[in-house]
Amino acid sequence: MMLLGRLKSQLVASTSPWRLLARNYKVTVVGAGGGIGQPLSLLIRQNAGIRELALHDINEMKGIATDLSHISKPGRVTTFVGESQLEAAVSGANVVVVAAGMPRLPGMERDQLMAANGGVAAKVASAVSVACPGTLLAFITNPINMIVPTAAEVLKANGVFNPRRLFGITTLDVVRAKKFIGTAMGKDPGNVDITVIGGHAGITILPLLSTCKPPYLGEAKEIEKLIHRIQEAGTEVVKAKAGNGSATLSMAYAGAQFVDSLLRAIGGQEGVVECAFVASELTEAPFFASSLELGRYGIKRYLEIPQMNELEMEALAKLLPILRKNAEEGIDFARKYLKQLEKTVPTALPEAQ
Ligand SMILES: NC(=O)c1ccc[n+]([C@@H]2O[C@H](COP(=O)([O-])OP(=O)(O)OC[C@H]3O[C@@H](n4cnc5c(N)ncnc54)[C@H](O)[C@@H]3O)[C@@H](O)[C@H]2O)c1
Ligand SMILES: O=C(O)C[C@H](O)C(=O)O
Repeated sequence: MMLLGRLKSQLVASTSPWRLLARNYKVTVVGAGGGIGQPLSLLIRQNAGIRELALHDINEMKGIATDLSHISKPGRVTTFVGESQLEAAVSGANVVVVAAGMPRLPGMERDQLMAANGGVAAKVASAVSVACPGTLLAFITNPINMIVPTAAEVLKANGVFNPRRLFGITTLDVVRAKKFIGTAMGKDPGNVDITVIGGHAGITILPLLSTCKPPYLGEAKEIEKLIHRIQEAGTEVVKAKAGNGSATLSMAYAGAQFVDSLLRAIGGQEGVVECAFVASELTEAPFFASSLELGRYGIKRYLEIPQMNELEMEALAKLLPILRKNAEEGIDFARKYLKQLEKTVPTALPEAQ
């Protein structure tokens, strides 16, 4: 009887529409040779539904690709090196996840990475515009609060911007919130349900502890401490790594979870919800992290911000002007980048001699 039951459930699982669809994806990791890129690629490789895992970096990727290709999972691993191969890397991808760019050093704020990383985001957005405008494009690269507006502006300039397909990955803030709150409550972090809204830097990260399930019943001082720890957790890692970069392994874990959610939603699974930083009309900030229901074509539904307490409403009011300013800076960066491109690309061919 038990065997029959198991066979039946296996048959149902293997013939459900989601299982049939979920076997043919291409995922591209840009920055795949980095501290995040390598473990992220390893975790994404676990997904049996991937037909091609494309690894892109400015450095040679052959060794890493050969290594990953020996894992006993279906699908192939391909490599692409340098800007000239970026379009080929993203071409045909269902999901492009970007972990390319500089990490923080102790004493730095994320904003200070814009000068180094803004161009990376703009280049990826340009390549996606040309080679794969329908892909789901998800950035890990910091500063998220500016990088996503930059990418959006480049996609807009190329006439292919779809707000439902562009994401800044803030999953690590949720992962951390679950872990710290779960530990404080003596509960399995996996069973903690918490929404983190806003952005991805300092006080723009707003975990809504009042909406936590199961409820967190700590005193006001404990709540304040927990919120502060979640907001400063990135800096905690940067300090602990003492000059050797920022979070890589926990970010790879969080990034792989987000990519997996995107793929499950593309495959038709209902009710897939993740927090992410996206173009949004929920608040006065043009880009905002909130809970999103994912679907076949990206964001299916923007979930309402849950009912907040007074302290959370005050915190939200404080972070919105920062996000608006960050968005302006990101857009401004993109406009300057595009202007520079116009100058370097000849508008007319030189006349024949
Ligand atoms: N969103 C988040 O929650 C979160 C968490 C952790 C780190 N980050 C950010 O992720 C980024 C990467 O961090 P890391 O620790 O992996 O850095 P890293 O220096 O270890 O790796 C970066 C990789 O990007 C590659 N690269 C650089 N420019 C490139 C380009 N133009 N095209 C393709 N590849 C390029 C590098 O060669 C390197 O392999 C940083 O900006 C960091 O701040 C974000
Ligand atoms: O803190 C950083 O610079 C990296 C990342 O944004 C993080 O939150 O760990």
